[in-house]
Amino acid sequence: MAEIAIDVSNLDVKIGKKPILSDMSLEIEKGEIFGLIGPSGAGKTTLVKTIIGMEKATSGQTKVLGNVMPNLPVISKIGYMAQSDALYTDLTAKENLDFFASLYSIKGAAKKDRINYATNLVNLQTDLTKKVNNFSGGMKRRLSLAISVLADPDVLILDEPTVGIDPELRKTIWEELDDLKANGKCILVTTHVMDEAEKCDRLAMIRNGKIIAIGTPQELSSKTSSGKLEDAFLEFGGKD
Ligand SMILES: Nc1ncnc2c1ncn2[C@@H]1O[C@H](COP(=O)(O)OP(=O)(O)OP(=O)(O)O)[C@@H](O)[C@H]1O
Repeated sequence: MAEIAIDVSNLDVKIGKKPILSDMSLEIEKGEIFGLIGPSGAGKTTLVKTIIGMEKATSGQTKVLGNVMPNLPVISKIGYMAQSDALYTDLTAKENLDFFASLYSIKGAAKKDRINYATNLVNLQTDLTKKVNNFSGGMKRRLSLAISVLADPDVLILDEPTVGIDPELRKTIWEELDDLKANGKCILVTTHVMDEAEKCDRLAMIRNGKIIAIGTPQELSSKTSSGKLEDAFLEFGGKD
């Protein structure tokens, strides 16, 4: 069996007194693309933040690469693309990439290589010298994605990575995620979009802070009466 990269066990998260996640458990392997799919407010971002240690578990725990989170040394092995772009808008795209490369202690020839790789991945070569405050929403998403892969992380966590990105580039990005997976990376993606969910090796469907189903897209769709993944939510979890 492949090694487990992300391990969530019996996780409960409350923010204030409000229960946000309840009794969530899942294991994600190295060399796997795992999708979290669910309606807005279901708890996908909170789960992702708890996995990396930005949100505190009320009970239960999350482990990344065998370490209970939060764990500072492990953070450097995680590439995280948040839902809202954390970019320096007064700087150019290149200056942002340089800054984050320095933060990850990537230097010299390696820095040049990684910046080239990341820029090509998201097709931003011709926009590198533009200031980020002149970027469209989709361009900012692409730059955030480039930053998340800069340090060649073992675990890549992408919160709605392709929102605002055109279908052609979206396809390229998914091909690259497949390559990264083939190289043993663990990739966790949140999405609202069913056609992206179908590209994941396995999915967890989340509703009201609970996992209502886990399986391959084929397993989940074959359990619906229509054979369509998009009907799985209603059939497995009922209405809110
Ligand atoms: N800091 C916070 N304080 C209070 N409630 C919060 C906080 N963060 C999240 N929540 C609540 O937790 C629930 C889950 O939110 P979360 O952002 O995890 O959902 P999501 O599935 O990622 O949604 P979306 O797809 O819209 O990003 C929501 O009801 C939200 O209002």
